[in-house]
Amino acid sequence: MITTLTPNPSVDRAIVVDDLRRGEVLRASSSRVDAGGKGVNVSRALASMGGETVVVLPSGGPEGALLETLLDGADVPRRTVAIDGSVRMNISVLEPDGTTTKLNEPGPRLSAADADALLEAALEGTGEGSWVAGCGSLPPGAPDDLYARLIARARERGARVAIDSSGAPYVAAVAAGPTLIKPNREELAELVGRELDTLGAVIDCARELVATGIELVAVSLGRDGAVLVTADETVHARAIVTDPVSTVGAGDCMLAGLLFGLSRRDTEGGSLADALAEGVAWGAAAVRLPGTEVPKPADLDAVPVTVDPDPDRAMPLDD
Ligand SMILES: Nc1ncnc2c1ncn2[C@@H]1O[C@H](COP(=O)(O)OP(=O)(O)O)[C@@H](O)[C@H]1O
Ligand SMILES: O=P(O)(O)OC[C@H]1O[C@](O)(COP(=O)(O)O)[C@@H](O)[C@@H]1O
Repeated sequence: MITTLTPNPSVDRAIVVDDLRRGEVLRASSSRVDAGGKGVNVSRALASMGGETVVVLPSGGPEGALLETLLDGADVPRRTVAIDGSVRMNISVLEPDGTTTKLNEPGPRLSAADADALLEAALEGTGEGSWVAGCGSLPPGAPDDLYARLIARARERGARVAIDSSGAPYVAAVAAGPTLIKPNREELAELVGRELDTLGAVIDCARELVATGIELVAVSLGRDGAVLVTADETVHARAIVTDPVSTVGAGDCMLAGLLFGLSRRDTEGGSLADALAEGVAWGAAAVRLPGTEVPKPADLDAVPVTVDPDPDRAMPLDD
């Protein structure tokens, strides 16, 4: 079972325009709405692929009701904490060349009781061998140590914790020693406070974090795929996508595929490279879909993944 916690979920509206120009009236050629928020997307991808998952989230207001309707429509099991404020709406503006501009709202204020209730709901049913994934930004009012507390409490139960966040909550979570983190390159650079221009620099940095006690450091690298570093192994995988449509949620789908692959490894065996390849395949498939749509099993066929552990290459990698 993979439980995801999204303290700051969203309704994602993706708007397609020919050319984004500031200060002008632009006519959209199309738009769509998806359930959003990083853990919500991880659970949506898992549910779409037949994985066992439950999403934990706060919900309130008209956007909260819409979010719950969207989750019901996708058969994603959920545990919600009712809040006074309204779930946020995040906007992505997509241009034909694949450029994506994201406008993320801060989200509704959470009380201390809301944050505690989310934590309890995320821990419900977790135990030896299960995964809990704490994902995304924290809304106003949520304490910066929310994910760090999740890690400590889950560890007492023998559960494994994956974290994908940003800013101060991410720093606090990393210091608390989660089982797995999945920063993208910019988030990793922010965590360690230096530029990361080559695959080798990313890998060195991931190894430093592994040395602090994080078992698995997965770094997503956009079109350059992803690396997965443990104390004993370093693997790199990527899939070439020639027709990207929307990168929104690709990192979440990549994390979902990786957790799916790692869980399958628990029961059926297999290599870390297989688990990473699963993640990269899900991420690459997501990029070929509109808005924050998550892939289905049939979408994976179109994106062959290569495993290529060559640390000395500059990024972006040559094709
Ligand atoms: N342009 C692309 N071509 C192929 N795969 C991509 C592309 N962009 C993203 N991906 C896939 O999605 C994953 C996550 O993308 P990334 O942009 O690194 O994450 P995030 O959304 O967290 O910033 C990558 O590891 C890769 O598998
Ligand atoms: O919690 P944050 O960091 O504001 O991000 C939330 C947004 O990120 C998403 O999970 C998409 O992820 P990416 O931005 O990594 O593509 C959206 O569904 C959501 O609107």
